[in-house]
Order: sequence, then structure tokens, then C-alpha cells
Amino acid sequence: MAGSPGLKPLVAVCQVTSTPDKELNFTACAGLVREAAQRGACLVFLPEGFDYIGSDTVETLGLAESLDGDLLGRYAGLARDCGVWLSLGGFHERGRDWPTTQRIYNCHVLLDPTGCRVAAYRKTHLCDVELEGRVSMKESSFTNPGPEIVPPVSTPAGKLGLSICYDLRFPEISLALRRAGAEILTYPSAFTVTTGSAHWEVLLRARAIESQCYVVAAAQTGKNHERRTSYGHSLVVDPWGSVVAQCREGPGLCYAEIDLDYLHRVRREIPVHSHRRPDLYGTVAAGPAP
Ligand SMILES: O=C(O)CNC(=O)[C@H](CS)NC(=O)CCC(=O)C(=O)O
Repeated sequence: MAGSPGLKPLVAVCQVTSTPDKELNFTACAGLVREAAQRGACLVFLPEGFDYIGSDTVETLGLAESLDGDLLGRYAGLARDCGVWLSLGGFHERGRDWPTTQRIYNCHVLLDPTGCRVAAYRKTHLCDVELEGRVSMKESSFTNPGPEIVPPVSTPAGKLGLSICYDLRFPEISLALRRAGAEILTYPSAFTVTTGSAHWEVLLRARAIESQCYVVAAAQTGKNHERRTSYGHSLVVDPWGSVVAQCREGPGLCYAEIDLDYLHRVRREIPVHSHRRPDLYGTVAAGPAP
């Protein structure tokens, strides 16, 4: 574990098939977290929608809780029992504005091993995507966009930068987190099969290579309900861009050691972050292109 000489921190990535049944989902997630803790992981990652995947908007909104609700209380107990950090990537959160907006936040919560909530990042890029006849998502119809990027958090595995799923398509947020000190970027996800098979791994590897961070991506897999199937392929990429861990099909775990000496070597050898030309990119992130 961190601090013990010679031993690198181990992280665990959980892959699950969430359904609309919160109780079943908690049982499945808790089983994986306990297994990961027994194997010596210090930080365990759960995907977007670890709490549930609703079968329609009404159900999704109806099942949502606040950050102080029962479900996150149980996860805090789990973190304490197991003595692990928990990245809960994509909790359906009823925020304080619920009574007025009737929309939720897609909230990535980080718990420390005392069960304390040390960060909450609300998804800033919402997935409104329409592939004719194949994929139709309009996350903004039931979700409010988060207002800010959250500074990376120190964990025993390294400084962790929080994003969620569709954020993966925006290199700007990964570079902002990298600049703010991130050593690990994490993208808990529920990708579609269509977009996942084309884009998932290449996007994750690109984010790792350009930011020179570890990238950890816990994913939903398989059939969440009658009308939804998720791509899976949870994985960990190192700062060189190599896939160092990957889940097989179906629910399960994969593990990776985080080697920050290696990360620093990669950053020394190809110092892209001191070669940047911010004088040239002024408006690249500025807004809609023609
Ligand atoms: O709605 C929930 O309950 C949980 N949230 C999601 O599943 C979100 C919003 S619909 N899914 C994605 O962002 C998929 C992105 C994707 O597939 C891509 O970028 O290609």
C-alpha cells in the first residue's frame, strides 16, 4: 500500500450491470468492493449509474436521492467497513434546486476510508446525442449541468481528477485537471455499444497520452433493462498509453498498480506540458464552431 517501500498502490475497477433495482445494485457493488478490499486495493472505482439505471425518465427522477440520503449513507458505511477510498461515478443526485428544476445532477462522489465525502463533481458536459435509428440520448432533459470542474483530490494512489462518461470527449477538461495537478483521471461511464465500440478505448488512451496521467474507467456492461445495453470494457491506461488492466465481459473487477515514478519519467522524457503554446490556442475551447 501507499507508504510501504517497494509496494505500489493497487486500485480496483468495478464493472457492473445496474438495473432499476437499487437494492440489487447495492448488493452487487458492495460484493465487488469487499472483494477488491480483500485483494488489497486502496481505491475502488464504480461506474456511472452504479446506483441504478432507470428504464425511463420518470423512473430515473423518481429514484434519485440527495447526497445525504440513505444510499450514500450505506456506501459511507461500506467504505469504513472495508477501509477503502470509493469513487462513486455518477450518482443520480437530487440537489437543493430539485423542487424548482425537477431535474437532477449526475454527481461523481469521492469517499475516503472514514466514509467522509471529500469531493462531489457534477457532470458538466451532458450527453445529448442522436444517431438516427440507433442511439437517442437527451441527458439535459432530466439533468442540470454541473457548474464547475473540481480540483484533483490527493489519495493514496495519487491525485485524482474527476470526470464522468461523456466528459471523456472533451480534452479540455482533462487538460484543465492535469494543469491543476491530476495524476489519475477517471471516467466512470455507461457508454452505448454503438459509440463505445468505435470510440471508447481510443478516447481513453488519447486522454492518457496527452495528459500523461493514468486513466481509470469503470463502466456499465450488458443489459441494464429492456431498451438499454452498455458497452463495458472497463479498463486502466498508464501514462504511456498502454492498457494495463481490462475487465472481461459481464460484471467483475480488474486491478492496476499506480506507479508515479513511471508517470514522472514519462513526463520528463516527453515534456509536452512545457512545450504548450497557449499563445496560439486562445479560442479553441471558446464555443460553437461554424
Ligand atoms: O442516464 C443515466 O441514468 C446515467 N447516465 C448515462 O447513461 C449517460 C447520459 S444518458 N450516458 C452517457 O453519457 C453515454 C455517453 C456515450 O455513450 C458516448 O459519449 O458515446
